[in-house]
Amino acid sequence: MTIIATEALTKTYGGGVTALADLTVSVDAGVIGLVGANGAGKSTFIKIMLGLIAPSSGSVRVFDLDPVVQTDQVRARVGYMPENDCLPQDVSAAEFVTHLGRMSGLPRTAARERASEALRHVGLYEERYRQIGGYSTGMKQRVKLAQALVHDPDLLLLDEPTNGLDPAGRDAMLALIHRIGTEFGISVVVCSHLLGEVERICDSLIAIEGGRLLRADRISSMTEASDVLAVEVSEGTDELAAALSERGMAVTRDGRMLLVPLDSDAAYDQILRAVSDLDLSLHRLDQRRHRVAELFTTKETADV
Ligand SMILES: Nc1ncnc2c1ncn2[C@@H]1O[C@H](COP(=O)(O)OP(=O)(O)OP(=O)(O)O)[C@@H](O)[C@H]1O
Repeated sequence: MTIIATEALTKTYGGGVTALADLTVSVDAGVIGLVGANGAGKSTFIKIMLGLIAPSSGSVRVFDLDPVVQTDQVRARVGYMPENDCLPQDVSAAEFVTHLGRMSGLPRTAARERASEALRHVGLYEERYRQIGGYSTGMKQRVKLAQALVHDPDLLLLDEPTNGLDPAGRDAMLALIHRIGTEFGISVVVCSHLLGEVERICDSLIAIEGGRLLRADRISSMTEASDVLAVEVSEGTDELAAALSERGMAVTRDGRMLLVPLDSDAAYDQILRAVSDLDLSLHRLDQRRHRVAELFTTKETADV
């Protein structure tokens, strides 16, 4: 089921900054990573989906609704966790999340019950009556997540949910997001400049760079087998490279590995014969898989 669809979506801010350019994408339900370097246009995309800002041109539909004109209907079905710290310090998590439940239209008792439930889901049930000002960064991020869940949305838009967390806190937050996406049947868009972390928990990715779409696809399609064979022997890598070149193969070296184009079925046999002729011990011979990081030209996003 398509939950988000855009057509030539473009956003130019005052001052001439084009944050999104001609973005056409169709997103199915699931846990979706929205990845790109800082400034790629991720927050802008999220804000447009929520109807907080309007596109300059092109269109977007969320659950087949137009956020520009059907803003309330979209927000009733979407929960939003903003990137920045925006929590009041001197109220408890229970009060704050209940208040936001009320703001989204829930009656008083239902809002209180839903707030308790949302805080339980994020692991803050025991601490819910403490003032938010005394919470750790990880707990504050969880309060932001709980308020996004309070009105029982069908889609969560999470803007950099692991910001400011240490590695253990990041892992816990990612596990929680994955659980929400898989066990609660809520679709989740996780926005991050760290490819490595979203890649672990998402079914599909939307990769953007400089406001333009690089690729939107299932992760399994992005990492499918390439037409390159990777060969590794325990010793004799140079001799094997020379022997394969002599057989007319275009060998390149990547550390201890030799990479050989898989241009015919005979390539496997030729490599095995060369290894055996040289009496080497073969560690590895397999088809290399593409890496999602290959999509990006910016090191910041691809490396992490
Ligand atoms: N209100 C605004 N006015 C002018 N330019 C803006 C505004 N908001 C964002 N931009 C610019 O638009 C571009 C995209 O910004 P956006 O915040 O959408 O990117 P991002 O991928 O979410 O990055 P980050 O993770 O750093 O927030 C950037 O060049 C940014 O400086």
